[in-house]
Amino acid sequence: MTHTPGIVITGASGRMGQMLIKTVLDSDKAQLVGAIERTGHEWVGQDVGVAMGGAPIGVLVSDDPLEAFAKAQAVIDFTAPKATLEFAALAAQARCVHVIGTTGMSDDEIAALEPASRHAAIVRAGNMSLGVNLLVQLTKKVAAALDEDFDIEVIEAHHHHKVDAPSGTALMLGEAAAEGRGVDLNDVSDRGRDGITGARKCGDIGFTAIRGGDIVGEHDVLFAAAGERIVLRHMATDRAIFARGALKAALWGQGKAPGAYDMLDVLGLSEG
Ligand SMILES: NC(=O)c1ccc[n+]([C@@H]2O[C@H](COP(=O)([O-])OP(=O)(O)OC[C@H]3O[C@@H](n4cnc5c(N)ncnc54)[C@H](O)[C@@H]3O)[C@@H](O)[C@H]2O)c1
Ligand SMILES: O=C(O)C1=N[C@H](C(=O)O)CCC1
Repeated sequence: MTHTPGIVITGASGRMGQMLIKTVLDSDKAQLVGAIERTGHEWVGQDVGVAMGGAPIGVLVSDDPLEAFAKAQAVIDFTAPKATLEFAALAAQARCVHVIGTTGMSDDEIAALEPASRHAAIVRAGNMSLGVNLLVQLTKKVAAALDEDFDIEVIEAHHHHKVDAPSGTALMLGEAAAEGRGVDLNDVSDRGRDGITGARKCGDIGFTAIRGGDIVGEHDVLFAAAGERIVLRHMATDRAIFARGALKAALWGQGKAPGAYDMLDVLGLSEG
């Protein structure tokens, strides 16, 4: 008999929460065993299928994560940094694989995940799509091949509801470019130009964030030199790509040793 892992989706009513619920329900490799929302949210207590405008599926939306996690093998979490930190401790307690798609986490918040990763596998990535994770590796390679005559700029565009900038993906791409160049992103990152900024500093990696309408997510890595430009581009047109990646991560994590992993591990794209 094959074991089908039980999955809990946090932030059930969110843009990604609903996409993740559909993805798990459509899969024959996993089963939805829980859906979590904030205390006081109108979905709490409702059948999640009905809350999403469809037929009942027998899973009630709850505001008690520990009770839900105790019945599951994985938690897929696309919520907000504070909530994700709380869920990490509870998922570790329940020995669930914790797949984190939440972006906008500070360095301190990311470091605070470490105790949980000693008890359970955590897979965290600012972008769970295959295309972006390939672009990360391409960015690293191109940056390694070019010298500082090529200015590197990361340009991203997202819908007008997005609350964090630069996007998690833009930061992954900036990290990859910095790694390719053999520098620390913290030393060369140029964010939020405004006013008399002075000329561009050689070696900097710049970030620009566009917000508008219903843009799902677009990322360019621009390498600009005298007389030529290279642009590496990813365009997401459907949030399903992130949900499919997250479910893949939840399944990949089953039986893995406790620790901190990313989508490069899941997709087998890690080098060395
Ligand atoms: N890694 C990726 O591939 C990827 C892809 C898309 C979005 N994201 C990220 O996922 C996050 C969510 O994006 P979204 O567009 O779905 O946002 P959203 O605002 O539509 O959804 C967030 C949901 O989380 C819920 N939530 C917040 N705090 C909670 C708590 N304490 N307990 C339970 N639920 C809580 C909210 O009520 C809301 O339903 C963002 O950080 C976004 O950047 C990541
Ligand atoms: O819609 C969002 O929010 C997205 N967030 C991720 C990011 O910050 O890069 C991935 C793309 C969509």
